Amino acid sequence: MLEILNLTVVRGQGPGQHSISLPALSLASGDVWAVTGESGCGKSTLLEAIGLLLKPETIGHFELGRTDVAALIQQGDEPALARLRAEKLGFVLQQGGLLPFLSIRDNITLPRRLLGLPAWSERLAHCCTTLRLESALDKRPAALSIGERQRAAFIRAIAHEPDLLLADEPTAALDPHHAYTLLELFLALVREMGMAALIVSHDWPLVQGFGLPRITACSMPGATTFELVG
Ligand SMILES: Nc1ncnc2c1ncn2[C@@H]1O[C@H](COP(=O)(O)OP(=O)(O)OP(=O)(O)O)[C@@H](O)[C@H]1O
Repeated sequence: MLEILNLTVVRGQGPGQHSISLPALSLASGDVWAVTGESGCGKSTLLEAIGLLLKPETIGHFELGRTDVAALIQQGDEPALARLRAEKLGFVLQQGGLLPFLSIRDNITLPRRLLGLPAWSERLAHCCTTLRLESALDKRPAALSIGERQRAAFIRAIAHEPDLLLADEPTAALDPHHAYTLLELFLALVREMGMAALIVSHDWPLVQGFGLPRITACSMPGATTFELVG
């Protein structure tokens, strides 16, 4: 589903420049990897580059589904990249990123409506039941607990049934018990829906508790290489 070779991203300029590289990554349906490393090493940057939000400096091979993403990047085909991002990728942001003026129902159906899909689906109803969110659907984000908001942000990210879920610290604001419960539910749904996922986490005991394989940072001043630790 996802094949990447020799991805390099450069952040900043001059002496503050930081280069981030990923020599190889191959994900199949149902694969979930944790991305770990010290603060500032480039985890979010890596996710942004894989999420087609940031143009890589170099790319050897980048295939998502059957699409040659590297060719689209080299051609600068922004409309095709935007379509791919909307259809094939789902994002869970650190702060949730729910729109405050929409109800939770409208927030989570937004990606489907933007793609011209029916707003509601049986799968979406099942996700809301699994993540115990039915009673929150008609509320605005401000009326929810942080945990409820994070669950809603997760459902919004998978509402359009993307191939690849990219989650940046999805449990950061939760206590260990709620973080564990939420990640357990995330993993069950990701695998049930046949997606692949990359989850950035600082929480090593949590990652270890689920036995997730890791993409981990090997850092030197100004340069990080991400390595796969099965
Ligand atoms: N928009 C930007 N412009 C220039 N440099 C940036 C930008 N965003 C991040 N950086 C730099 O890129 C490097 C990697 O940052 P990034 O946010 O990817 O790290 P991280 O591992 O996700 O950090 P954290 O765990 O603290 O969130 C850092 O040196 C950071 O200062």
